[in-house]
Amino acid sequence: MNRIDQVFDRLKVRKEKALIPFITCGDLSIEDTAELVVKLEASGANIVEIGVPFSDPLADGKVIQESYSRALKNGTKVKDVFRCVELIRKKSQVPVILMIYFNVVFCRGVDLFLQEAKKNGVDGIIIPDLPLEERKEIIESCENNCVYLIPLVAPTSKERIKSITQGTKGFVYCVSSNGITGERSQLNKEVNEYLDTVKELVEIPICLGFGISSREVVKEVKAYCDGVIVGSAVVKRMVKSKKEVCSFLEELREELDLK
Ligand SMILES: O=P(O)(O)OC[C@@H](O)[C@@H](O)c1c[nH]c2ccccc12
Repeated sequence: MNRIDQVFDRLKVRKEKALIPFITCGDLSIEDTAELVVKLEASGANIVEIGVPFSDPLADGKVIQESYSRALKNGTKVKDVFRCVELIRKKSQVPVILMIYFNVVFCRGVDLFLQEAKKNGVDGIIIPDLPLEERKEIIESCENNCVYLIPLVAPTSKERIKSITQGTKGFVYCVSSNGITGERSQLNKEVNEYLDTVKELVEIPICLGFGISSREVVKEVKAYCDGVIVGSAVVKRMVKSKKEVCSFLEELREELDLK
C-alpha cells in the first residue's frame, strides 16, 4: 500500500488533518535537507513535499524562486534529490511527494524518472505544468511504479475538476487562489465554498495549499479540507534556522488538532 494512503487512513480514524510542509531540496545541503525532513515529521508533519529546483519555476513566488536559485547554485541535480530521499528512507517512512516541473521529468525520461523515484522511496509527484496530453503516459508510468500523480485544481477549474481528478490517487491538491505560490495575509472568502464543491466531486482526500502561512489561516480552513500544504512560510524559516521551522510546524499542528 502506498504510504500516502496509509497516512490518510490513519488520520481518518483519529479524525485528524494532514500537515504537509514543502521544502526545497538542496537549498540546505542534501544531508541537512534529509535531516530536516526527519525533524519536520517529529514536529507534526504527516507528509513532506520536496521541491526539485528548476531554473524557470513559473508557478512560484519570490521565496521559492530564490530558494530554487540557491539550490541550483549549490549544484543540486535530480540525482541529488533521489539521494536525499534515499537518506530520508534510512530514518523515516514519512510519505515523500516530489514537486517537479515537467521539463525535468521529460529530460530524464518519464519511465526512467518514475522507476528511480520508486526505487528511492518517493510516494507521489506533483507536476504543476503538466500538459493534459502528456498526462496519460505519466499516469501509466506512475501506476506501474506505484507512485501517485497528485492532481492540482484551482478555483477556476470548475467543470474541469472531474476530468482533472479522474483516476488519480492519494489526494487532490486544491490551490486556494489563482496566481503563484507565496504567503497571503488572508485567503479569498469563497475558499470554503470552493472546497465544498471539490469535496462533492471527488472521492479521495482534499488538501489546500497556496498562501497558508499562519495559525490563523489554518484555523479558518481546517474544517473544510483533509489537510493543509505550507510552502513559502516554511522555506522562509528553513533558511534562518531548523529550530524555527520546527516550532512553526508544532504551532500549526496544535491548531489542526484543536477540535
Ligand atoms: O508557498 P505556498 O503559498 O505556501 O504554497 C505551497 C507551495 O509552496 C508548494 O506546494 C509548491 C511549491 N511550488 C509549487 C508550484 C505549484 C504548486 C504548488 C507548489
